[in-house]
Amino acid sequence: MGRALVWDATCVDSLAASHLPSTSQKAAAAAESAQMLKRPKMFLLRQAVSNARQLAPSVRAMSSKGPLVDLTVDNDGVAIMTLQRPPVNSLNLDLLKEISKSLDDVAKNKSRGMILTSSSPTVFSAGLDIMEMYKPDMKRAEEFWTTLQDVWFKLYGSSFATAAAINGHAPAGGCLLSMSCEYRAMVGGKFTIGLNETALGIVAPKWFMDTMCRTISMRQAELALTTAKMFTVDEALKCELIDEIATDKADAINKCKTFLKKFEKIPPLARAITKLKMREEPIKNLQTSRQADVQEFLSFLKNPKVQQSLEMYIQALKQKAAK
Ligand SMILES: CCCCC/C=C\C/C=C\C/C=C/C(=O)SCCNC(=O)CCNC(=O)[C@H](O)C(C)(C)COP(=O)(O)OP(=O)(O)OC[C@H]1O[C@@H](n2cnc3c(N)ncnc32)[C@H](O)[C@@H]1OP(=O)(O)O
Repeated sequence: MGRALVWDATCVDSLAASHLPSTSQKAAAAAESAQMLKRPKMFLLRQAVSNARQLAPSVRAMSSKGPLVDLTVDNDGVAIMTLQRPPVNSLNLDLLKEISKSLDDVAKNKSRGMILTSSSPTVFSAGLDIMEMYKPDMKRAEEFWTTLQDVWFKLYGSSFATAAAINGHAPAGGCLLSMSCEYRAMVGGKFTIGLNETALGIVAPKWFMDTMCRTISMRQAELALTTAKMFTVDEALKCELIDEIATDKADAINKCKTFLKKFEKIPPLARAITKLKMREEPIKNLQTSRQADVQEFLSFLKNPKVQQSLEMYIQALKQKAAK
């Protein structure tokens, strides 16, 4: 049986004025940037082909059990991705790699949607593992940041529907993961959520900020980012950082399932393209500035003042934990 092929070739003029700054820094930079810019287009094309093949998705059994991420599909065809890196699901390179792979698995499986949650009873995710940033090996730090970018591209730009069942604290990178989903149900109680980077003496990258500005109002986001605000669950609901308060994890998952059910009668291609178009701008922005973003992160880590702030923050965390 023959298969249709679609060719989409791009020839870049690496000496064009717009490419010169990057080409002079790095070989093949112009080609890399062209490739990045083509990704949203190719994504839509892949989606269109995949949906044309099967309008009624058949959900394959999927159960991937890495040590750090548990991925299962329930009877309704919803993938449940559970982060399980004790004690606080801090996002180190290994956990990010597993999340990235699990997101690929969900995409391949054509699940009805995905719910992101945690195996900890009190922490959804403590955000980036600070030890990856403190006195880092630069090669590893580069891989760490690139993998974090990959995870964000795959989660924020996923064609499948996503929801977060936030069953505990969600600072910084934990908040980012949940905001990258389309819907958030958070367990009520003493938990907090927010982008608190400035409290650590670091600056949330632009794409973290963009993700927040597309979740809560620009005014609230600016105040929250500059003051390192950690929202209580009630405050988070009030400013729409979360969509619902749940009584416990099971309730949070049920609320996420109810959200995902809304898409049962919506043609999947129309839904996916609409989502991607709504999210296109921040995705394109990071695609075009991806290398610069990595370099900015690495130079940030080399800054002695940043290292000093991280050291003090780690000491404070350890003192608190020891009490
Ligand atoms: C313009 C230029 C831009 C370029 C970009 C440059 C820089 C930006 C870079 C990065 C952005 C950063 C994003 C982040 O995500 S930074 C991480 C922020 N996270 C936090 O601040 C959370 C800190 N943790 C807590 O507040 C609490 O632990 C908790 C999550 C509320 C849970 O509290 P609980 O009481 O349950 O646990 P403990 O506090 O006792 O912690 C147990 C244990 O875990 C260690 N730990 C906690 N959090 C982290 C972490 N994020 N990374 C590593 N380790 C962590 C803690 O120290 C304890 O360890 P111990 O060995 O003492 O048991």
